[in-house]
Amino acid sequence: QTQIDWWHAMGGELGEKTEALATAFNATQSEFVVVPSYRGSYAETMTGAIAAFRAGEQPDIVQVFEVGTGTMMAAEGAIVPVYQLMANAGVDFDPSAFLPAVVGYYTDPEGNMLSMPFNSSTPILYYNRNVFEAAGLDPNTPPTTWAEVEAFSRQIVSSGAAPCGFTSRWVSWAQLENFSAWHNQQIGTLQNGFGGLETELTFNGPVQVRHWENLARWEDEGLYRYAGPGGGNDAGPSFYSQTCGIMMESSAGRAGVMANATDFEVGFGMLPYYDDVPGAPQNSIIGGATLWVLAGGSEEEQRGVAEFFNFLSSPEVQAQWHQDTGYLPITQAAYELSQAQGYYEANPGADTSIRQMTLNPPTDNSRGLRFGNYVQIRTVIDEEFERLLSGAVDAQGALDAVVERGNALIRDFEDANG
Ligand SMILES: O=P(O)(O)OC[C@H](O)CO
Repeated sequence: QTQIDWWHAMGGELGEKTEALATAFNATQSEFVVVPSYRGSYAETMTGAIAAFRAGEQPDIVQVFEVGTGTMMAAEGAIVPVYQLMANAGVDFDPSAFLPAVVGYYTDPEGNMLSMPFNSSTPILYYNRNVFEAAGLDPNTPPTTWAEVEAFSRQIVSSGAAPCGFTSRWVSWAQLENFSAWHNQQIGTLQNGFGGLETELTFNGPVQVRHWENLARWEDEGLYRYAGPGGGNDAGPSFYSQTCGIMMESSAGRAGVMANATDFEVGFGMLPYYDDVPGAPQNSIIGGATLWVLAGGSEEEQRGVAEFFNFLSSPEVQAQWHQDTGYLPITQAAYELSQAQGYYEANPGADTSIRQMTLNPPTDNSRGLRFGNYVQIRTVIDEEFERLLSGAVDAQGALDAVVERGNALIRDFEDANG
């Protein structure tokens, strides 16, 4: 048997579902055995795989979050583009089978798919219907605007229904990147970096500044609970324990919510917006991750990887994965199969992610983002957000610093790869 090593970043419930996919594939044939290995957070998994490549000990497949795409694309000798892998292995591969938002994110300017779409998500809003009821709010009505998030949170806290109004995972992803797209505000020049390496960040405009100013104020007033840097791992537990009545989190938070929010009813809504910003709400952008193939594997291994990818993108496997986790159904066929199976009727709110992501045709501001060194820039976003919360800097100062420090990292990347 040929062994295929797969490094992934899926912990908890998502980890269990991920490992089950490898087991299922292994049971379909006897030529290859996929060995999944959990390597920590997305950032840790990516950094670990790059270090392993330098030492000649890389896995065949590594799961990389969407913001690592710019860096992986530039690592030419280190990766095998998926379209090439599939062609070499003689496996049929049609990029147009994937949802347009997914294709657009992971193809090169010629339309070639570079990594294998696997787990795409978008952030949505979860709320505790019991807490809403206890606070005298309508449990059938999630907040739709930030003014409502503030008012509802105030009512949740002042009524004693819960000690905190809302929390959010991923400040970077949800409260800056998606926030910008959802309000049709630019993240960076050259179509948010899709147009070339010589791009610059611009997400320190008045709309983003206003939002960060509000977040700091709401945190001060006890309406908003900061959930920590990176993924913001405290958000889930704060929501499950009914400490916070509202949570903004990946659509794939669904798996954790279903498993852990067992004492109360959960409602779903779209991300809130400022209703006086023209163009809002626009559309949210995808996150999650794709599977990159690292160079150096034997021909046999690469054939096994191609077979495994083919298995992963089959309508049945994709539809099941989507329904089990909350990740988007990334192919048209998986979406249609889920519809035909009656999944959305049986699970109200489960289509929130899809409706939100496709609410309007994307603009240059809302297609996604692609910058070199963006994993490092995410750390800068967290650092500056924490400086804002500590009162060391105001919102304009924090976002100006993100842009200045981020642009320096983008210039370093351009110098090294341009
Ligand atoms: O939690 P995920 O897998 O939906 O990913 C969230 C962000 O996109 C990570 O960059």
